Amino acid sequence: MDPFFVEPIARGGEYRLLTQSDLPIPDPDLQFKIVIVGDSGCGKTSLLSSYIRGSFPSEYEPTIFENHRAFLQDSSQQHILTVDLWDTAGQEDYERLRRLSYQDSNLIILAYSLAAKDSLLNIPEVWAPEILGFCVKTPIVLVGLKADVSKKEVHPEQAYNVAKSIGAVAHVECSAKQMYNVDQLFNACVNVVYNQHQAAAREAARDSKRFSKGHFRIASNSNNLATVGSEISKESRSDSCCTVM
Ligand SMILES: Nc1nc2c(ncn2[C@@H]2O[C@H](COP(=O)(O)OP(=O)(O)OP(=O)(O)O)[C@@H](O)[C@H]2O)c(=O)[nH]1
Repeated sequence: MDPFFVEPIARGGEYRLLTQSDLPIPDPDLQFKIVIVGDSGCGKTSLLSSYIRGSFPSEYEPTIFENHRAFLQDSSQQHILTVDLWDTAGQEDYERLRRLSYQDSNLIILAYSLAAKDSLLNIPEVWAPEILGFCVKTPIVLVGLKADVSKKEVHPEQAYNVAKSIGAVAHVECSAKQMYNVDQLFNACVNVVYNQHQAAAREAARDSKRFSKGHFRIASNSNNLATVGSEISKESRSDSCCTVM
């Protein structure tokens, strides 16, 4: 069983992390929010640190809440994406604070540790229900962290079954410590949000063409036209984002 699988929505280009010094102007409509959640100590902060800073933190400090903004250039060098990466606390004490992080997220990275079987069991037991309570349509990427450990407690097949059961669009095993599959994981995540954005833009263009030709989907009288238009823009937003009330 290959521990790395990606659905077609997670395939596409590769992205290069830009530093402030080589930063051209980002595309204003390509702004995304990715939130990482999972058991305390499974390695979420270390993963973000290896990706953004290229360094593995030497000490464990429980996260309360942290944000990182990354600017990414696609391989065709046509676009600069702004990606906000939200690190959350896995500890139960911070449950209420963590729940606020889900607002407007475009993708959730759901993490477990390959060195702790319980952290995988908690995916369908704890984390998927919590996420589904706030973000019904937000895509999920499952990631197995600490792939470098010699004594793994999770078999790839178990992780694959969990990924399928929660409808994850990809499953990737990574090691933040050895920088193994870290870029590949984020490429898959960014492909998901970028592909969804492009599909929503194409849909909006098709809708506006239909409107301009006088083909109305819900109503044809001018009184209802404003309602129809605003419903469409709401729909395309909710396709990939979640709202916390
Ligand atoms: N061997 C190994 N250890 C890791 C790896 N990533 C993280 N760790 C260790 O796991 C411990 C927890 O890492 P964190 O990244 O702080 O975990 P977290 O999920 O952010 O934890 P919370 O902030 O409590 O939610 C630390 O001691 C890290 O050094 C990895 O890729 N390999």
